[in-house]
Amino acid sequence: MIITVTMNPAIDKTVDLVHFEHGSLNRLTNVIIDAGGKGINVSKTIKELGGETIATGFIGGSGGVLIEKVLKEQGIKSDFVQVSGETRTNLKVVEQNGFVTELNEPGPVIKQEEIDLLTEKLLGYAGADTLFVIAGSIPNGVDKNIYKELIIKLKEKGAKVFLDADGDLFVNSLEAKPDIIKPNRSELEEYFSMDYRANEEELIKMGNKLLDKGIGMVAISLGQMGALFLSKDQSIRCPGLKVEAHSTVGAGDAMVAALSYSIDKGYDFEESVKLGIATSAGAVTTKGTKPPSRDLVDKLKAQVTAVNI
Ligand SMILES: Nc1ncnc2c1ncn2[C@@H]1O[C@H](COP(=O)(O)OP(=O)(O)O)[C@@H](O)[C@H]1O
Ligand SMILES: O=P(O)(O)OC[C@H]1O[C@](O)(COP(=O)(O)O)[C@@H](O)[C@@H]1O
Repeated sequence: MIITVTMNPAIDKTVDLVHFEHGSLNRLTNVIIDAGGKGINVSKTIKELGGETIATGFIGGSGGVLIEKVLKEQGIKSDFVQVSGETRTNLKVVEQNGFVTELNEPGPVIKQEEIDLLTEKLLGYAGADTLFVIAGSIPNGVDKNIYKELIIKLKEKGAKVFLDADGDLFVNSLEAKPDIIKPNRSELEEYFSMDYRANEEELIKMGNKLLDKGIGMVAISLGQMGALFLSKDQSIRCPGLKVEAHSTVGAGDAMVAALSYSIDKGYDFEESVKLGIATSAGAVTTKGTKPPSRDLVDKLKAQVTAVNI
């Protein structure tokens, strides 16, 4: 069973305009609203791939009501802790030239009793056949060690954990040895304090250092360049697929979803990474954070090249 954990969900508001004029009046040409936040996007994509998840985390206010409604309509199970604050709205500004500017709100203040309720809920699901996807930022008032503490507790119960986080959350959580992580290029460069663009050899070296820390698989996503997938037994480079991009927002979540789905299904390493590349490339072709259709993913998967490195 896959349980996604989104501590800071969001209504994703994707707006299109011709060109963003800083400090001026900007007229929008289109607006799309999605139920979002990293774990929620993972749940939406797994559903589209044909899998099952339970989406969990904190939700509150009218944004929370909308997210629960959308998930229900899409046939996605959810089990959120209702909080007294308001779920945030994140603005994604998409320009005609393909540039995307993201304005993500911090999220509501979460009380200690709400954190305790979520922890209890998650531990209730944890077992040898459970994969937890813990993804995204944390709202105000939540300690930056929360993911680390949670991962330790979930792993004690035999569960596997896929972590997708950045900054201090990422750094702290590594101490708990999550089973899989998906840093993108800049997250990895930041972690290793590199002040220039790392080449492939350096990225692989950095990834291998993370494997040495006890992490089972490191997927390094490189935007349109594709991704590197490293494990102790096998490492693969997949160039990115050429697709018509509408919004890159949610591409990382789509990769996390495909890898989680593959692990749950017991696919081998090569099959898993090919699905990861195809699903994330497919996500780029959709507007807002809509997942790609399974049909499109299957077509794209046939185009993926996987090179052992
Ligand atoms: N423009 C693009 N064309 C094709 N595939 C893309 C493009 N942007 C992203 N992807 C796919 O999505 C994956 C995740 O994107 P990336 O931007 O690295 O993640 P994140 O959103 O987490 O920063 C990439 O590894 C790649 O497979
Ligand atoms: O929790 P964070 O880091 O603010 O990120 C939340 C945002 O990330 C997204 O999940 C998209 O993430 P990716 O582009 O990395 O896949 C949006 O839906 C959401 O608004």
